[in-house]
Amino acid sequence: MVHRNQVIEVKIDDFAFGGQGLARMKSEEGDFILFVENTFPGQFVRARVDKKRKRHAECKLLEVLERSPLEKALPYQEISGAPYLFVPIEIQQEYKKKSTLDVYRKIGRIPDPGALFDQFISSPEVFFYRNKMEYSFSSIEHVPETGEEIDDAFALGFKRRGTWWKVENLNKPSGLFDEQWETILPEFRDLLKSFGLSAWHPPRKEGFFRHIVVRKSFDQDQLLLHIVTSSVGIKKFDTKKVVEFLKEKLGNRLAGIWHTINDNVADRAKIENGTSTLLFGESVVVEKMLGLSFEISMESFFQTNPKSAERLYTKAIDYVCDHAKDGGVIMDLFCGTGTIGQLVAQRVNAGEIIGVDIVEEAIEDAKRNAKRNKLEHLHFFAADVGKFLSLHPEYLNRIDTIVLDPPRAGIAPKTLQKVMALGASHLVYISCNPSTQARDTETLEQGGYKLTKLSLVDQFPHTSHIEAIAVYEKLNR
Ligand SMILES: C[S@@+](CC[C@H](N)C(=O)[O-])C[C@H]1O[C@@H](n2cnc3c(N)ncnc32)[C@H](O)[C@@H]1O
Repeated sequence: MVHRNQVIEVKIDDFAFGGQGLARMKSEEGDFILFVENTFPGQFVRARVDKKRKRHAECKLLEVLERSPLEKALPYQEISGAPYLFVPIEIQQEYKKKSTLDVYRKIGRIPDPGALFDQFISSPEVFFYRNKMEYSFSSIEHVPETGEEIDDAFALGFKRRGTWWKVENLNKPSGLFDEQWETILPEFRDLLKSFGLSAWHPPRKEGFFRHIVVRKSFDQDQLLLHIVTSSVGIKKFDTKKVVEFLKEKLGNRLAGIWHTINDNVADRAKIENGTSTLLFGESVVVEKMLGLSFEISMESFFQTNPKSAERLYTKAIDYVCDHAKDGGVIMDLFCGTGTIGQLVAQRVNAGEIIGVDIVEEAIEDAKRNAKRNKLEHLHFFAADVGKFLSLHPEYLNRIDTIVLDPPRAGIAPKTLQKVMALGASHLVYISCNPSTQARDTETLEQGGYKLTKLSLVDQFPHTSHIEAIAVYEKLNR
């Protein structure tokens, strides 16, 4: 029917979980299904077959040839990270809800997830909601309008969909991150280009300009920039001009500028692997969330849509409060910078709140933030959750509620067994990947934890992502 690497043109006629459009091809043995990532019903697309199975194939989107009648024009530039930008938000949400509940039915083996469904929570801001954006430089430019590839270019923007070497210039705001900054970005690109230093060449692993990462505090309405370069030709990098330009364009909105030199040729030039100098202003920005303030350094995890995260956290904390007892012990596992534990501490008179995360810097931030917010009875530990639980048997059967907020991969099977062995009466499990949460749900149900409530949060409008908050109750305690 189709073979691997074949390029096909198909009409998308349905939607499957994870932002995959679905096209059906008729054959004598019945329908053959093509899943095309990042597509939407009604689109006519060109795609490449990536994996071929007996009755279906998984395909990578190459190009949208015709827009869906559901899509509406907007004055923003489409980027590969936001494939549903032009689909009205209500339609995106309707598809996300339906396809996500299907995941709990199929993977989690919950016969009727709709019956447990509590709330679909929308993001308060549909556009310009992100507080962090990373832009790449490349000397290989892809021009979306013509499909042309230009070598020896100076491109600054986002990677071309499905490639790691080509960058599409960002010429107008993406609709996702700060509008003022993205409006001046083309002019900033011209300034950097004028220094006569090259943009990074990903296949050759050489060049000067590598990435720009920008953090935003909505509370301060300020931006913290981070420019990552190599050291080759550094004398020509006129940092004074960079500072002058950004000060003039952004005024008081400019919180600070960092410059990191990283000569490591690995594709992702990490900020923490290089030598960083503060060129101007403050080293961090401070964000407020539900009345608490959080200092955000460049590399610690912090929710990317803070206004929507307030709604997510409020819901999760409501669930914790439904069952918390005065003086009880609450665990915040995979706690990051300790936001959830601190918000719980504000509302619950807990005897002890324990936060655990594997990233030491995040735990340092958590401790500092708890102090800044004058919160007591909070204890943070930098450790792997599984190892922490093995080393602390004293918590067995002493816990009311455990909050879990693991990364996309979900909870490792052995760690999940240790979590269940703690014997908490309730689990509040936040997930940025309902597929792994549904998988863990099956294990939890087998281990005596019943899924009782489920809410979805549309943290990332225009993308296929969705966050879920699930509550589990221990049976027969
Ligand atoms: C989705 S984030 C949680 C964020 C946090 N709850 C918040 O609201 O800011 C997942 C966290 O899991 C941590 N993590 C990943 N694997 C871990 C492990 N094995 N043990 C402990 N923490 C882990 C990461 O460092 C990250 O901070």
